[in-house]
Amino acid sequence: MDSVTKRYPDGTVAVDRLSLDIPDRAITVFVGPSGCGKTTTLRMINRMIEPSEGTILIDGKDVLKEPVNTLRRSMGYVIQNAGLFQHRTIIDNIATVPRLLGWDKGRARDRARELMGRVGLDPSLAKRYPYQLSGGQQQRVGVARALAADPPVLLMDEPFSAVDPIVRKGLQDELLRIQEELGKTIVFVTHDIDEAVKIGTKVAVMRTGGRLAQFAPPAELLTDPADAFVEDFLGADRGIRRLSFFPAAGLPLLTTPVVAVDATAEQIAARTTPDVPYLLVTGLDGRPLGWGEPRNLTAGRIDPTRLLAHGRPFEHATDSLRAALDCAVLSPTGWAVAVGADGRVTGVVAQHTIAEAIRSAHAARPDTEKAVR
Ligand SMILES: Nc1ncnc2c1ncn2[C@@H]1O[C@H](COP(=O)(O)OP(=O)(O)OP(=O)(O)O)[C@@H](O)[C@H]1O
Repeated sequence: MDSVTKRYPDGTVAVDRLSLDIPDRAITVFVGPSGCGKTTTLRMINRMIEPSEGTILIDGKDVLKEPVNTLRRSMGYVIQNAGLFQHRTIIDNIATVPRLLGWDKGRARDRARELMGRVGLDPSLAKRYPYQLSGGQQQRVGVARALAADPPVLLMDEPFSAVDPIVRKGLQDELLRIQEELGKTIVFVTHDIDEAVKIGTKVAVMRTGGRLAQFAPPAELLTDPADAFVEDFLGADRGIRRLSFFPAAGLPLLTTPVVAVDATAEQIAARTTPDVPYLLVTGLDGRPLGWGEPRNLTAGRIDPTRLLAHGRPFEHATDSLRAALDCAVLSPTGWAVAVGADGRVTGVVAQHTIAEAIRSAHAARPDTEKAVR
């Protein structure tokens, strides 16, 4: 987008000389307060709204010189509440664009079924009507419909705003998975900065008046907000959220203060060290049961119901420093429990060790463009 402006007939400047390069095969998120011009920007890309000034090039081609129909068919479009055709079944909703492109019914429906699988919809829902689906399921249908003709570009306008936080997280994870599999160029509008930081490869923060405040990868946004407006928009816990971009894998784990539920008196004694007041007890399957003071543990038959809760463990290899810190903060002992992918304990780490890792992380720049999820 090169110096793109949209002035509505009443004189409102919705977008003001916006210039930015939207990366290919990545997710670019537009975020900002209500009325800052996000939707107008998105709709200028597929010319549902015509720009007043400036140029928008896709792969070097000026969108204003493309026939509108060709342009729109090369872009999937997803909106809040999915915007499904209420009188059509789910499968026919998804098959809409392929049918418009002249595919025969069988082929279009086969494609629709394949996409239902891709977006995590059970095939048994194919013959239902939109009103017979939950909000989250309808939103998945909206994504499947937008993907049906395999467009290289996907435009998404607050697609997940109308669903509850848990469903929303599921939809976000699904979108990231689809993006990894299909490599679409996605432009995504939201007013939720957490959503932007989670799914964006790059995030464009806009301010009222349709001006671009900052355009950067999420980690950079959290590290170096361009000005007070961006800093304010990012919210109070910017430092904590930035920890999502640093892996927990570098944390040194202690394996000594860990005993199995059937530990002998000798084992308990051998694993008790002066610097760790508690022992983590695991089941015979290696999963964590809870913390206990060594003198309260009955050798040979530790009672799991008398242990202190261990809190939610973090996965050492894949989680972030933020997850490890959260775990330590919520742990009654101040120690976080690390597990492997199989849920078995790999060690424990003290809050102060995590604090040291955080200090060095803040001194370094985040080297990942994506949050460690
Ligand atoms: N057809 C129109 N005529 C005049 N002004 C308009 C028109 N459509 C939008 N606007 C104005 O343009 C500005 C940008 O609107 P836009 O819908 O792009 O914002 P937004 O950032 O997407 O907002 P929201 O988060 O509330 O959806 C707003 O001030 C809005 O009132």
